[in-house]
Amino acid sequence: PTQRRRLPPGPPAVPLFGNLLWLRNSAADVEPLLLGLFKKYGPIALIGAGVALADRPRTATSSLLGVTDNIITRADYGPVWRLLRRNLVSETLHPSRVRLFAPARAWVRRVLMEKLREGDEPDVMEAFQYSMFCLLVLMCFGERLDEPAVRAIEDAERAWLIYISRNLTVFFFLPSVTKHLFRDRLRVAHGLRMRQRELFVPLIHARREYKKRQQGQAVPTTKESETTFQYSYVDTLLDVTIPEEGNRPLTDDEIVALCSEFLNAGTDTTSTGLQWIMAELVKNQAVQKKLYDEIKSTCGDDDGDEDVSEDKIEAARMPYLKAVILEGLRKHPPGHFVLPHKAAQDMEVGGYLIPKGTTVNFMVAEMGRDEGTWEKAMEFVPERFLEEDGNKLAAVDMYGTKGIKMMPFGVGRRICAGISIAMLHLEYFVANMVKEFEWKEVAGKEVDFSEKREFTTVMANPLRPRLVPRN
Ligand code: HEM
Repeated sequence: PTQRRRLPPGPPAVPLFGNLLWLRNSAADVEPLLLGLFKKYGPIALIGAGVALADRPRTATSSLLGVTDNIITRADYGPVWRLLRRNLVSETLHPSRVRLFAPARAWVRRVLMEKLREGDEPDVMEAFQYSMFCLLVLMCFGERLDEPAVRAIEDAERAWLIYISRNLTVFFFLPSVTKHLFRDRLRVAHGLRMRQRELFVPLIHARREYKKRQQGQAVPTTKESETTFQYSYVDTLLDVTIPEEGNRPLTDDEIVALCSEFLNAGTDTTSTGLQWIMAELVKNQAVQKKLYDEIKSTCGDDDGDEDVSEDKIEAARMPYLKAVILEGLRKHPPGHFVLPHKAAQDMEVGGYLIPKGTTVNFMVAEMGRDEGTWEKAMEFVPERFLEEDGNKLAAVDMYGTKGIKMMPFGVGRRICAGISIAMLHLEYFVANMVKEFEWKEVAGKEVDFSEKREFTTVMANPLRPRLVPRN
């Protein structure tokens, strides 16, 4: 019967066409092609497939570069993935742990505000990216590093990401041949990986020593500085052992790869989200005013404390803030696709056969902008997420359990592992930036919603607003 089921609609010879396209172009060029297919052949929806779609496709690049697949984003659905994901979600990103990082967020808020005060029309995207790196580096390594050290890590991560997304897709196609043809690319990529190792391994070792001291072991002590945090992601990774492999601990290479994943997953996504949301607030002054009114009424007009503290941004107290963030993620999801999924077995969706091993993706941006689902989809209307009386957040299902209208974080077993902290970061920094400044459009530098695909989909013409301090 399998043979008789139809493959999903699409042009003939897509696999080869796809491969040739990867060979010639970078991943960024493929989106218009997929969008064309989507419009012509309708949504090839793959919802509710559960476990069958929880694997990730393998590419030759990890083995060619000698990097591990033992990271959350790349591991197949199985015990190692479960172990690493549970470690991140319940050891580092559990609400009780997230609370411990509140002083880190307050510090980064100050760093961000300082950057935003530089110059008349600051490069806000640059400020967002740097601030998110400060925060994630601190959470990852438990150390408040100075600007040059954070910049070095940021540069190394960006160089690696940009290089692999632009130059390594050639190895998807006949790797045994292309690895010879494109030797130089492998050499450069290897060098970039070594640079990450060089930066991360000393920080990981420092943490190992710190933990030993904490546990009271006799190791020569240096004075603990004020910049050292009592908790970090690396601490949890140092405790992980893999039962399937004789309870061995993670290797330094695996920890480096997991740290790199942590930094990449949580920085660009969030700073891109911040940029789109602030651009909408610049363009839609009435929304900005309404949000500022909510902030004022929650924090009080003459609140000496200039910070919108975290207990104030709960949905019950600031529903409009949450609605603004959701509307931003609907209209401008930082990733227009999820990470690639793989069909673990032949499956049938909507009468079509998806053969085992097929790479499957989802049109995240298209879903959020679908005129059939969303009224005035291309307008920025946070009110659509509020109940009729406008005072309460309507039930919003980001996990896709009751149907999927938008999925900026994906859905199902591979849903973003950082969804709750990502929402907290967006809410906390947007609220504080609106409390601190009035965000205004500058003549000649009007907000332009054109998109450009980098690691995430960013503004082709970065936001350059004028920031007027509120007090
Ligand atoms: C606005 C910010 C963020 C957005 C829009 C976002 C979005 C996504 C998306 C679309 C996926 C892929 C889901 C799939 O393949 O089906 C993903 C996966 C993931 N995200 Fe996020 N993310 C954000 C922030 C974060 C943060 C802050 C962290 C951690 C610190 C994080 C950690 C992860 C991890 C580990 C995965 C892989 C999950 C797996 O394969 O099991 N993300 N994210």
